[in-house]
Amino acid sequence: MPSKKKPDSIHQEDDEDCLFAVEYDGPPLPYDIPRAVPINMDRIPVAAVVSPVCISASMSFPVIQPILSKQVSREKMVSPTSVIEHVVSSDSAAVSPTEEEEVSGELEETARGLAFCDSLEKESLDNESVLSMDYPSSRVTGDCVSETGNKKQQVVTFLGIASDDDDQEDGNNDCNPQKRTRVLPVKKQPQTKGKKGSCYRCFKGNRFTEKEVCLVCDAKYCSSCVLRAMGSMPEGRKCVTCIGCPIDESKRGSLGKCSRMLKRLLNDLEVKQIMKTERFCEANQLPAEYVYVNGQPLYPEELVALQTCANPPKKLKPGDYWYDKVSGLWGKEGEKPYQIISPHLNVGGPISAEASNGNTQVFINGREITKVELRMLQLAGVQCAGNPHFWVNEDGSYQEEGQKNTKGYIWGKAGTKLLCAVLSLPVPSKSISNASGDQLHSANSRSILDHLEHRTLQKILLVGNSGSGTSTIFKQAKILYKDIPFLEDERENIKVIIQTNVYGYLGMLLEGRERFEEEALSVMSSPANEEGDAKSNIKTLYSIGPRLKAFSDWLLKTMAAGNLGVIFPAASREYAPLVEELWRDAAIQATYKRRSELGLLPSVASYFLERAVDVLTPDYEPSDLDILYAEGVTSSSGLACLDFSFPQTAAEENLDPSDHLDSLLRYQLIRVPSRGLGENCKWIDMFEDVGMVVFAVSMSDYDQVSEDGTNKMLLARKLFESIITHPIFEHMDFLLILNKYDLLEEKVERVPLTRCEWFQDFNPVVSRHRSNNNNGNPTLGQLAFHYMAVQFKRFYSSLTGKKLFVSSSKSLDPNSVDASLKLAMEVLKWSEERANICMSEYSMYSTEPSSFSN
Ligand SMILES: Nc1nc2c(ncn2[C@@H]2O[C@H](COP(=O)(O)OP(=O)(O)OP(=O)(O)O)[C@@H](O)[C@H]2O)c(=O)[nH]1
Ligand SMILES: [Mg+2]
Repeated sequence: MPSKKKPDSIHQEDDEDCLFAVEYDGPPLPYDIPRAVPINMDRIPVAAVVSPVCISASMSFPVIQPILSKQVSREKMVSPTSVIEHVVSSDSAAVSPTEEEEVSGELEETARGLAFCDSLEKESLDNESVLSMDYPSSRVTGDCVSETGNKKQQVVTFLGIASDDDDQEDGNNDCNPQKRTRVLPVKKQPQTKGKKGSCYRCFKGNRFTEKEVCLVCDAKYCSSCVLRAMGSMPEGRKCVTCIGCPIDESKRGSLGKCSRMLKRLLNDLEVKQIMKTERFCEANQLPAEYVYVNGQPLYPEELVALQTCANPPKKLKPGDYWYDKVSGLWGKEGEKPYQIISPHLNVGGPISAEASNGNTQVFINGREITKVELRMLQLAGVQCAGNPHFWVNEDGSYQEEGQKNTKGYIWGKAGTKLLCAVLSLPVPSKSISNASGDQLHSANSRSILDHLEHRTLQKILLVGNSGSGTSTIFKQAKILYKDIPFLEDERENIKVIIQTNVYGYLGMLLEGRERFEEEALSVMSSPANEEGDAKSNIKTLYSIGPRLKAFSDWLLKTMAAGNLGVIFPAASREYAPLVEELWRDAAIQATYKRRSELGLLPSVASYFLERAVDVLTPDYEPSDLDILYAEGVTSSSGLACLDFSFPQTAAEENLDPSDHLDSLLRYQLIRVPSRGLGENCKWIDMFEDVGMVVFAVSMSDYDQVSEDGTNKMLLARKLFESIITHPIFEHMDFLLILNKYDLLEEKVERVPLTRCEWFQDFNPVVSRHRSNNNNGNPTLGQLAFHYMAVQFKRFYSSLTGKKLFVSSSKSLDPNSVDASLKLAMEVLKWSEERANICMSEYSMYSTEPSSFSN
């Protein structure tokens, strides 16, 4: 794994203050600063940035110029291609390169953490309670209750429950007739240990020295000692004295993944052999008794059955799992399902109603389902009123308790699978349907799949109020990162949407024209005119000729009757010339000039109206740019999901794949408009497993009001507040995208930022040369952007105590979106490393006495 560093473009000063990087795009400056100028915004209050020349009397801040010249250094430049602003949290800064290196060989499993449960003695429930699930007797598999009594009893208390993601709370193993005892994997301690960071054998080196780690006791050896300390490695990377001992479970994920050091020291064949034996030797296999299924520890043969079935659980580790044997749904105890494995395996005890800790009063095969599953069922059209109990088979067919008829197939619709992907719910894998054939999958291919499917997928939630630009950012990401961003039939649908939109835009203009004409007439008309019949002959700037007027009247009437969809776009070709003629007409152009008074007319209207004749022809094929600009392209729910990787750069193409893992990392961008989150964001916890949240705000909204008269910037702040303070995002990093920078720049020259009450103290003292930007001073747009960023940053910090990453964006510009999403990637990587370090230091297998409850 390449050594990690903080996001390239995130800068850190010694005092760990936050820095902003401001793109400077103007002419040469009188002093020597790079084009991208880092500015410490915590140190430099807005007013200081606002005016290098003159500062508002009420704010006695230092002027920017001395600070700039002191702080600017070329190493701290960000890419000048975009205006990126970011804030570095001081706790994050604690991640030193040394610590990063220490954990660089550690695995994601370690990173995600194996945590302690202090009290794991689980209350047992009567077996009757399991049977009381109204499970149809024909469906009760033989492994259910009768088997329970035969289960072996453990003699040692098992404290640690390995979890991929988090600490697991104490749960109830309801099926167990007696209190269970658990086996505790005890971590072996290294025999020797030198000073911190040094090699455990020669005691030389420091935290920066590259080292190989023993999978059992965590002893670390430098390249001169590793071969002596580990010998011929008959069980892989273990000290000679650790051979035969079970591995530290937190390192299971690294089995078979060779380090760069070994690759250097050994030849290919040796490396291959060692990695193979490391993966498959007996001592390194997962002990069956560490895995609990439906409250019961597994026998070795059960574990084998589980691991060798057609569709085995991914990343199986010590811990508690629940398993619905009928549908194959599988999850960690107390959590929603995360996989559908092969059904009907005779492993573990009977499932408990509380297995996944659901509280919906809706049941699937005897298990009370979780809120997110209920939401999925509702969106998939499954009738869930009246607290039904469903029986669901492995193919997704379902029926209600007491009824014979299959009511439908849960995963039948394509949309449901997408929905499940977005909600991180499993869907049946293809191998379930052809399970009969290949029962045995090699552990090898599975581990590769695990690696690809889990290790590298990071979810990014993109959310924002209506009009903030989330769908534009989403489409831009599709265009940037997908070889075929839009399929043929998608394009065909989008074409119809665009053509209909064009008439919609024209309709808005025509309505506006009528209104403006009326107003002009009423101003112009004198009492004398009113008396006569001359009023109709008066021409105003907004008047159009009779032919166009007739078309206009007809079009508006058709639209008012809701018939637009019926007539267009079939009749487009016929009307295209009239549309164009209208658009070019002086009256419509005059109306367009007053578009800010037309409320709903979007800024992209002119892009399509300019090309009305092309766009309205039947053989029009929308370009990617057209699709980017088109409104209404995303689904009606607004929920959309995109899996992507950042393309390799030219430099990376010549490197060894292990050296450019970034382009192998997979991301999932989930776009949810605010309406998709429901009232008071009640559905937000469906996104609990995302890695970070990107929140988009339209900067040009500062003077806009919603239908109920509330300022749209305040509405954005309200949504932002609900999301950042939501408990599921407590430890999550946030990236704020301040979008529509281009519109802000233009608007702020006309409309004061103070139009929004939250921005009352924006009081820039404008330099004489500011507007033509020829003396290196920031533009008013830049100042406004910085001011808003600081407002959001302070707001965020006051509510969460954390620091916010901020990026400005013009989402119609691909480079800008690319830069923002790359910043998101860096933040994700960085927070993952932070977790790695925490976890390696506070592993569940730590021998700290306080970590044990008994
Ligand atoms: N000029 C400019 N227009 C933008 C920018 N980002 C988005 N827009 C336009 O703003 C409008 C709204 O953007 P969307 O991406 O649809 O916003 P949204 O968040 O999806 O909002 P809804 O569609 O209402 O859910 C569209 O017409 C976009 O083309 C930008 O950076 N600059
Ligand atoms: Mg949209």
